[in-house]
Amino acid sequence: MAIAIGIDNVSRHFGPLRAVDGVSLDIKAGEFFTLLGSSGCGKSTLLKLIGGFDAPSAGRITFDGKDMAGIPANRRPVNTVFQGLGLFPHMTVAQNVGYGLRLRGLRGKVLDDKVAEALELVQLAGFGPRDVNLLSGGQRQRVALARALVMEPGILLLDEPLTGLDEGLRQQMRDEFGRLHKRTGATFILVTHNQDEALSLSDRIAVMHAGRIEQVDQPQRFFDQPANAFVARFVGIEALLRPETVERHGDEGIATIAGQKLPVKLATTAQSGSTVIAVRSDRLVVGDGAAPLPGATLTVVESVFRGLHRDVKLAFADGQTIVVAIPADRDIPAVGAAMKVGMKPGAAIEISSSGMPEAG
Ligand SMILES: Nc1ncnc2c1ncn2[C@@H]1O[C@H](COP(=O)(O)OP(=O)(O)OP(=O)(O)O)[C@@H](O)[C@H]1O
Repeated sequence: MAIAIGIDNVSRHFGPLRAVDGVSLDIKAGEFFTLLGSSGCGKSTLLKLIGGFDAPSAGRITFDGKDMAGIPANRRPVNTVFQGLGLFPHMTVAQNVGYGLRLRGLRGKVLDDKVAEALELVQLAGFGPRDVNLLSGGQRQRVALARALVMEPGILLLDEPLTGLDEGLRQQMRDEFGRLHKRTGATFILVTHNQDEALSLSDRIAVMHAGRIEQVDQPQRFFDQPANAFVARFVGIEALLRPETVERHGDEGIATIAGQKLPVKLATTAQSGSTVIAVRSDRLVVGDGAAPLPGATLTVVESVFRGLHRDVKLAFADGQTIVVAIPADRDIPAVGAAMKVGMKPGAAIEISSSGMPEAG
């Protein structure tokens, strides 16, 4: 039932603009796959190419090995939940959900049963006769989902389906996507700019930037081994330090930053061009636990109250900084004081500097 998708060197150009630029991806049958990137990176364009709403300028898209060129959206085994929903305002909930099945010729009890089942799946049992205009935002999202799911698609495309919902509803719907993915077994492709959504739901994520894919991996891998500075920043690793030198010994290394030597994990693939050191704040230790670990002694430059913790900014002698979170109930050293920061294994990772913002 679930379908595998092959994307082979696909591009979509609009005049001189390369909205999608030579993308290759293999999405497995039944996978929850996410295209993650900021506005304009080409993720919706790629989704439209998969759905058949648009055609590639070059390259090939296959479903279970079958070339989809020339096959229009309505003849692909795909359903889409778009931003802004597109529910029919003059129809009831049940009529909205049953619309596609009616087009397929279903009527009577078979139709009613399928609609009831889909509404139950999205926890809207009994809502069939209601006017869609009188539903809450989250209920409307669920109707849109039911309308897609009732068609039993092998592939479900979700284009920013949570945009515009408040935080509570986002959380609820996010849980719902995870549950529905397990229940239906379909291949889900989510497009989002929200990294939390991507990390919590996906089997794998492709981070896109300027029409290209920067990294495709399981969520955890973006933290263990981000491909480059762009990806590290995108997933929230903010401390990217420029080393003076990096000594290499197998996959371990020693980076020197402002005269201090830090243990670093080296990339498994050879790095060509310049590199930076990404520092994972979750693997830093301050206070009593720091002393036995390798690390650096830094100067406190700022301390910002964040409720349950303080973000303490610490500087190397050359002015480069990292931020550590310290529980609010602990003593915070004064600005100007020295502080030892211990590094657990994997705290510092050497990565390509591609996408590194200019110093300034
Ligand atoms: N039909 C079109 N004609 C011309 N340019 C287009 C067209 N569709 C998209 N673009 C351009 O292609 C680029 C990628 O757009 P796309 O909608 O795929 O980005 P996105 O990552 O989905 O962004 P958003 O999150 O804002 O929707 C953008 O610069 C956009 O302006």
